[in-house]
Amino acid sequence: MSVKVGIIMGSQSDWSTMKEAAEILDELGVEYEAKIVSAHRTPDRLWSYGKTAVERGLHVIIAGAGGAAHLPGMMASKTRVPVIGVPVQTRALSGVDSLYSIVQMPKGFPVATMAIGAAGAANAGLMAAGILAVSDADLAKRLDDWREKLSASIKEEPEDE
Ligand SMILES: Nc1c(C(=O)O)ncn1[C@@H]1O[C@H](COP(=O)(O)O)[C@@H](O)[C@H]1O
Repeated sequence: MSVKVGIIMGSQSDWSTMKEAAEILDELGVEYEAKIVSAHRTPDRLWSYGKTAVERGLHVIIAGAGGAAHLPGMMASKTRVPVIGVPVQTRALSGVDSLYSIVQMPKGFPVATMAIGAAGAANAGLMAAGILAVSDADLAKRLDDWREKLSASIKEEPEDE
């Protein structure tokens, strides 16, 4: 069976953020591939990744990038496979630059944009799993269990730290 989730990122330096998505998918038993693909630095790689995404069996693409984060939007323009965008936190502008670059897509080519940074990457993994769970009852059960476990771990009252 082909891998259904692609995690792509603009640079090696994004991996520390994007591996939060990978770890969630590992926990949920969802296979994925992880690749460095940059609209700016490797445009041909972006083009062929987008062009072959459907035929390779990808169902969802998680795309993380920082700064002038054109990768998620460019990928969404090249394939109809749903793209979940993760704005990577930057030093210069704290990731607001990444967020604004990803979120304001023109009508017709959507990117499902997550929060800035690690929480956004983890949520991208959960969102991808939720999309696949629509047609995978075993995964749906694992995702429900994961969510219940998280809820159960939240204390009712705060404690001094
Ligand atoms: N935003 C993009 C794209 C793109 O959108 O195609 N390619 C690389 N980058 C970003 O440049 C930042 C700095 O990269 P380096 O750390 O390699 O200098 C990374 O956060 C990457 O996502």
